[in-house]
Amino acid sequence: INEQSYNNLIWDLFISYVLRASKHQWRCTDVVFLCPDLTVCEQWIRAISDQLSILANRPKSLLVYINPFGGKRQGKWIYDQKVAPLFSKACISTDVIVTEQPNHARNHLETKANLDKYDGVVCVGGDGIFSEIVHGLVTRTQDENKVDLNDSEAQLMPSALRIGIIPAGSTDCICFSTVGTNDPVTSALHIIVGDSQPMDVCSVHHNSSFLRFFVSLLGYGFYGDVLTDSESKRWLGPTRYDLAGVKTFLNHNYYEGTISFLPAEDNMSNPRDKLQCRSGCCVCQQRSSSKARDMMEEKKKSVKDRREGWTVLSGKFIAINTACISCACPRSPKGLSPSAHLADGTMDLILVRECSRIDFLRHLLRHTNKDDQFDHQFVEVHRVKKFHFQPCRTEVSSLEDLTPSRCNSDSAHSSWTCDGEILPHNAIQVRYREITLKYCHKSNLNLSLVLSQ
Ligand SMILES: Nc1ncnc2c1ncn2[C@@H]1O[C@H](COP(=O)(O)OP(=O)(O)OP(=O)(O)O)[C@@H](O)[C@H]1O
Repeated sequence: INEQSYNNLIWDLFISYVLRASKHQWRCTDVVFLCPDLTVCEQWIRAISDQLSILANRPKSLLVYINPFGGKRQGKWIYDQKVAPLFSKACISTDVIVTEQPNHARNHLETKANLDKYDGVVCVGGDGIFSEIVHGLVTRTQDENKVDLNDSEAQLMPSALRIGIIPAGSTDCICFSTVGTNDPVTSALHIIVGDSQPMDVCSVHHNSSFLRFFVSLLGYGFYGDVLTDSESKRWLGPTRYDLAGVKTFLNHNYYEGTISFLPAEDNMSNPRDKLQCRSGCCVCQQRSSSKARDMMEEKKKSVKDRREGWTVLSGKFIAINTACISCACPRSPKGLSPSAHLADGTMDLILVRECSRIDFLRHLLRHTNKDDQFDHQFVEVHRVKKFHFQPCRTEVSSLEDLTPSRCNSDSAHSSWTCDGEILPHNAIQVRYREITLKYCHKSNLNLSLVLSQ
């Protein structure tokens, strides 16, 4: 309340609220109510505060990690100038940690952070720092519940905390794919109003060792080579991806390998149905309601799966990509797999076989326009629950265990990029895990009060 103007006869009540702007962006704006009577004005405030206090989803306390080296190195400035004032307006208390080296946030979450104090964890940066937060939180929760991460069949325990991203990275693929924009103010407002969107997590193992989780892209061949090359040019900022992309394209490498995969049984959706996953998506909702049933069936089937339902493909591939979400970003607004779902328990496995440079260029260009990037003879896409990869041709004796019996040691190998990190092994086993992250983004509100004062 501002007691002012008109000889103290009028009381101003400022209310800030969230307004939908264009292109999926949200803005905070103020409205002023004038009231001639202080008692009435105080009644308004009580009524508004009572309404706000029953919104249990709104966070009151957040742990914030800022990566000062992500993207154009503006994470700290973006947080201080654009986000902190909004959190403070919304009466959210924050503990802020500016990371000092890679894995600082992950290690802190895994070992030191007192998580009972917080309603959520927010990272300011790109997909890499988000991945650190996911690993920190998921690993901590499994440690506390004595779940062995090396056991790919173990039931993972969900973390109670929500995760949010304030985009300040180079590609911001996770933020863009979920919110439709990489705008820090929009993301801050989604966090403030307590939005929550479930998100699938997949795991990667090498034999019986856990390697990493991933929530967006796992890529071998083209994207693995682009990422490996771009890491040595990090000082260039986001431009490093363009240079590494051109170089990798000109090299035009392809790699031998064998993939076996277990297709998703659900026939409600497929990667080419042109549906876009939005908040309240019926495919994801149907999935979450049948999740308990699926988990029972999954347990019963795990032995049977080893023999049935697997498909095996061998050959030379320019790219093998697995998208957990659409992987849209400002450079590719549709993403690698435009119809991938956020929380349907599946991944889209995209195989780009050996083809000419010009054909591959045509395929790449389709990520930036409206044409169907899967409509090429050398591209195939499968919606899967699990897959295994062996980086050479294999004689198929068992569909699940791809034992290399005819592996040419001269054949070239790429590396897997897993949410932006390079994996140390090429022979991997990948599967969807039955936990969902509570991710702070969803776009189904028209207007929401942020605070009253
Ligand atoms: N203080 C730090 N110094 C150096 N590297 C850091 C620091 N904090 C975090 N990192 C690492 O920086 C890497 C990149 O971070 P981030 O993903 O935030 O930015 P980006 O790579 O530019 O964006 P994107 O992943 O969206 O392309 C991550 O792997 C993270 O572990």
